[in-house]
Amino acid sequence: APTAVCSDGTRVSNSACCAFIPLAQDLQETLFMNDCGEDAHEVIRLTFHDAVAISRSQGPSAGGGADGSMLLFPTVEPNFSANNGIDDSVNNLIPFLAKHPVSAGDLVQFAGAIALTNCPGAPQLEFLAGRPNHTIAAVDGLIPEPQDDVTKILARFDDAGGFSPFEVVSLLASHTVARADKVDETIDAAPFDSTPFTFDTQVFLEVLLKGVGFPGTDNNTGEVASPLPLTSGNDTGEMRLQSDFALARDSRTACFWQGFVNEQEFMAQSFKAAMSKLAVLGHSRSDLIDCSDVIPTPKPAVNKPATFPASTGPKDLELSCFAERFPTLPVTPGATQTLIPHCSNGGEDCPTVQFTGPA
Ligand code: HEM
Ligand SMILES: [Ca+2]
Ligand SMILES: [Mn+2]
Repeated sequence: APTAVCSDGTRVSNSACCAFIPLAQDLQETLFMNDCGEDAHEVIRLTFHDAVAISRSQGPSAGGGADGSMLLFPTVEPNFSANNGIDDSVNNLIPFLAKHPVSAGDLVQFAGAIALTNCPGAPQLEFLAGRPNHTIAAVDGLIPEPQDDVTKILARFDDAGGFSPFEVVSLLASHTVARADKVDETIDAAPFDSTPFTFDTQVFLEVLLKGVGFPGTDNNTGEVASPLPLTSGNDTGEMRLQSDFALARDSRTACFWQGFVNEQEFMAQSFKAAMSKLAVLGHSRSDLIDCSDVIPTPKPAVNKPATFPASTGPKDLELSCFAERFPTLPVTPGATQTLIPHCSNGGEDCPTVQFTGPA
């Protein structure tokens, strides 16, 4: 039961949570604009790149995990090649540190949780507060890259925080609200599924489909052919990461991957559970204060089953999980691909993007 009343009258479980109420409002009004758009996506990616930079084998000198080091040392980690493009989110968040009395580590994870509330179908993440600002920059080499093989990816997640293969696949639900700017430098905001503004299970379906082409130039490092490469103007075709392709087909992860197709609630809750582990890497849960009550309820899931996009169908499935039967799903009629809109309002010029940078 709530025990503290903030100055605006809101009741929270602990007075340490009060600072996050105006922070949430400021993030929504000046950065995300209540949209699951580019700025929200970039901050969700940042929660991962900040947190995963920690190593059980290398010890504390390698990095402090979910500690905000990306914001505290903005000329170090953002320059690592695996962090290419992360400077957009880093530059977007740094000004909030001067305006709100919260630590950098708390800001990163809190902003990610707020960003997700704008994405229909996303879970209401746990949020624990109290990460200290006392930390070091992480070493290079700790962020998984799309050209890494499955063995290397699973080993890195295990070394970072003891994540299981199921938890790794759960975290990749994030790629349902994700687009690449740097994998192919000739195109901006190439989405990983046909619904990049919705936290649905389409990414788990679409990565299982046969690849037919590339949205921009062919065969960039870490990229393989996608099923929906059609590009026109700012409406960039779908991009497929080699790592997502491999995780969807590897015997260690394929059944977990397939198991999320059309399982909205299971996917969202599995992502939430894995994120609660990611968000506290480098900390003891017992040192932190549970401020989950300051995370708003996310936009509800769109009530639509996972659907084969136009031009695709069950014949295009490349299944390697044989332990479970693949669900029967609707097919969008039409032999030709439809464009994936660049903006959440369906247009090509997004009014919600507040800050400079790609897309
Ligand atoms: C095997 C692990 C992973 C690999 C190899 C990987 C790789 C990538 C790459 C290459 C991009 C495109 C970056 C760009 O070119 O702009 C990307 C985007 C993204 N990733 Fe991951 N990722 C992984 C796991 C995760 C996890 C665990 C999360 C969050 C929990 C995450 C969230 C995102 C988001 C939200 C974006 C989109 C950013 C945007 O739209 O601007 N990724 N990822
Ligand atoms: Ca999606
Ligand atoms: Mn982006």
